[in-house]
Amino acid sequence: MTNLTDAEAQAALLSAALPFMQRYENKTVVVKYGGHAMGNQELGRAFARDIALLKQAGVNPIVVHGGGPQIADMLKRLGIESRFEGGLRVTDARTVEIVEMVLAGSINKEIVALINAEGEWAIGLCGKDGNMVFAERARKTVVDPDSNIERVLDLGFVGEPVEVDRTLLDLLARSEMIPVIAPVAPGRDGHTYNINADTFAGAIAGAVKAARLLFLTDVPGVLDKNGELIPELTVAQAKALIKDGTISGGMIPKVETCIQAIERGVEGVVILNGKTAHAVLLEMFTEQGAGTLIVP
Ligand SMILES: Nc1ncnc2c1ncn2[C@@H]1O[C@H](COP(=O)(O)OP(=O)(O)O)[C@@H](O)[C@H]1O
Ligand SMILES: CC(=O)N[C@@H](CCC(=O)OP(=O)(O)O)C(=O)O
Repeated sequence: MTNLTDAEAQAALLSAALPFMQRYENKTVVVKYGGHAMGNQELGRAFARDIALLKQAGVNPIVVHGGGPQIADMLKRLGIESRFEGGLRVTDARTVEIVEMVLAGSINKEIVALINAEGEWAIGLCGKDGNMVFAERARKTVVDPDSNIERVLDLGFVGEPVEVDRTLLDLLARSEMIPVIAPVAPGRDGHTYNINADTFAGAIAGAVKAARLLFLTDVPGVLDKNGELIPELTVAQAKALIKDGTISGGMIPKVETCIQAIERGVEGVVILNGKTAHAVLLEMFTEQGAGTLIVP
């Protein structure tokens, strides 16, 4: 057997990936990069390389990032307790300041720097920039399992994206720039709101009618009752798995966001393991893909 040189191996890989690259040429792909998927520096670099390669392959990537664990670390350093209700961080006036600093400040700029180190031009934004997203105070309720009484949650400055203006994103799509967006947005009431990053990514993907929305998380995708990966699900099948309890915890809002995004015109949503190096390229440019694809 002859040994391939690096250049020959790269050429072989490129020719195998070519039909997939053509499928997504000039299409928008929104990638939600979760705080748990951020892992170590090596994984961060692999993620940045994947985003840079998407752009070089003619795809229009938009990164929306989270940073839940990183916010928790900073709050702990400042002696502020993290509290969640219904999977959302209870966000008082002091907490929203820290959330904005961590998300739109340190994490956003770290991702921008990683992508730029791969030779691309990333630009760090949040919902405030270019009047991209406006939020309203989230109105969530939970049903107490013991009394069956519905209770309105007081989440403070937690927002729901209610208006998305794609002007700035359309402008960037025609440029060399890759938008990297933190899930923080203003309200028409003048306050700043903390938005769950999955919800925010779904709203952005819906507004730009993305060809794909990828959720990078810490599990291989949606798993069945035996813990096996489900490669593909329709919206109806996904709803049934929530109903029968196979999908639980943090996976419920994620899958619900996927369903909503599809209903808003996103062609397909994939939940995949961000802790696998180059998960984005594996999903986009290989026959078998990676993770769970949810389709209409
Ligand atoms: N059927 C399921 N398949 C995969 N994960 C599931 C399932 N049901 C519940 N989960 C849980 O959902 C978690 C992912 O949601 P979450 O922790 O909110 O992700 P992230 O922090 O990346 O947004 C998994 O780590 C897993 O514990
Ligand atoms: C309202 C709310 O809960 N906002 C989230 C925003 C960050 C996020 O969603 O980050 P991950 O994707 O890493 O979980 C928070 O404060 O943690």
